[in-house]
Amino acid sequence: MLKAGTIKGPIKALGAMSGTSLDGVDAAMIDTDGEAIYGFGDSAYRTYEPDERAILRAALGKWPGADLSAAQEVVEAAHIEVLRQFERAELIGFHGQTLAHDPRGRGTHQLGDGAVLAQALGRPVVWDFRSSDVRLGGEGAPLAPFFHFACARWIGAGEPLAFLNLGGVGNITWIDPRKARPEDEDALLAFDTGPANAPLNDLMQERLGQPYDRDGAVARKGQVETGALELFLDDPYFFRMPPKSLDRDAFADMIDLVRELSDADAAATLAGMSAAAVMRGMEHCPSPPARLLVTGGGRKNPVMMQMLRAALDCPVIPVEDVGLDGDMLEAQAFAFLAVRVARGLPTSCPATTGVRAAVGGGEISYPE
Ligand SMILES: Nc1ncnc2c1ncn2[C@@H]1O[C@H](COP(=O)(O)OP(=O)(O)OP(=O)(O)O)[C@@H](O)[C@H]1O
Ligand SMILES: CC(=O)N[C@H]1[C@@H]2OC[C@@H](O2)[C@@H](O)[C@@H]1O[C@H](C)C(=O)O
Repeated sequence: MLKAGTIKGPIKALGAMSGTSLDGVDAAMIDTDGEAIYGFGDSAYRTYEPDERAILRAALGKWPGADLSAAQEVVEAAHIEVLRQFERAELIGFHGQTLAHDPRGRGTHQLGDGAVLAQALGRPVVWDFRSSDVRLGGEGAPLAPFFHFACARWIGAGEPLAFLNLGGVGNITWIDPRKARPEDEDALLAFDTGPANAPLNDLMQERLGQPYDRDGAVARKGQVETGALELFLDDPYFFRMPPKSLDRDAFADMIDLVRELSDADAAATLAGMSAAAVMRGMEHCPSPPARLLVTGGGRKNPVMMQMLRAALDCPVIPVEDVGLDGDMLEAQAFAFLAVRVARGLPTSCPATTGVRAAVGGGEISYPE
């Protein structure tokens, strides 16, 4: 069995992510030493069934101490089911399900016990990636940036570029790939841009009983209501300097701004708000990125992508165009970060989470 501190070269790491959209668990393998990517491996997805999703939804916003046993059982069982099939994995990175995130109140909570997974899967599991960053004064998020830096090297980027993840929440990573290490000064800048798909999903569920606006079918028939958009952009979050991060439901009230609009106009306006939040975020980049590589489910919404292209000066392209997998990038990120933790390397730094100094988050549990 692999032991932390004994990793000499690339290993086969497995990562799992259960994102803020509560749609399911992504799992992916990657060959890495935690610094460079040597290759990508198999991946799998395990959707949450409607009854499981309802249990998770009811647990959102809760902190340890609340009765979360049913939700914890759902998260752990779904992960064990999907991760079990990866027989060649040597180390597992387990993000867990974020239930609550309030770093300024100095707390973040990802549900799921890595020790339970280690025992069930017979492999060391790295987990609780965010707590130590928050304890040391950081935002605890986003954490994918150190992996984005390795991706920029993997694709051979020679000038600054940016990754944009459009999940429930949006987050951006600006990268200078000419720097040696992600923790080096001016190598990275990262932060959550604002809401991405979560408000649009909530609107679709509330009005049409659908989980999301598939291919932007509803939004494409509507018009952005500029008054609502301006009110949204007045939110103090957009005036805060990065690094900064968001809870999934931090902008839950924005749905009130579109309450009087038709379904199509409301959907178009919420998509427009997500794109405008990215535009505001781009203004913080240290230099204009040569391209914006988009990952996460929002890249499949042509309306959101079109709005981004209209708002930004640089090419906006899905990560598939550079050979990456936008459905699995976050799972791969936590595989990569797990190896960093096992090697004692940092996983965040002042420019990614605002933590005081570069820090390695994460706890390692071994099977008994
Ligand atoms: N074909 C599609 N058309 C429109 N939207 C889509 C499509 N496919 C996925 N999405 C959107 O992407 C969302 C899922 O994105 P993703 O899996 O990146 O989120 P997540 O990982 O749960 O979130 P986060 O990154 O915030 O943790 C869906 O809930 C939906 O809103
Ligand atoms: C607290 C938390 O789970 N945050 C997530 C969420 O989803 C997107 C955005 O908000 C980002 O900050 C983060 O996830 C990605 C994977 C990250 O840590 O980079």
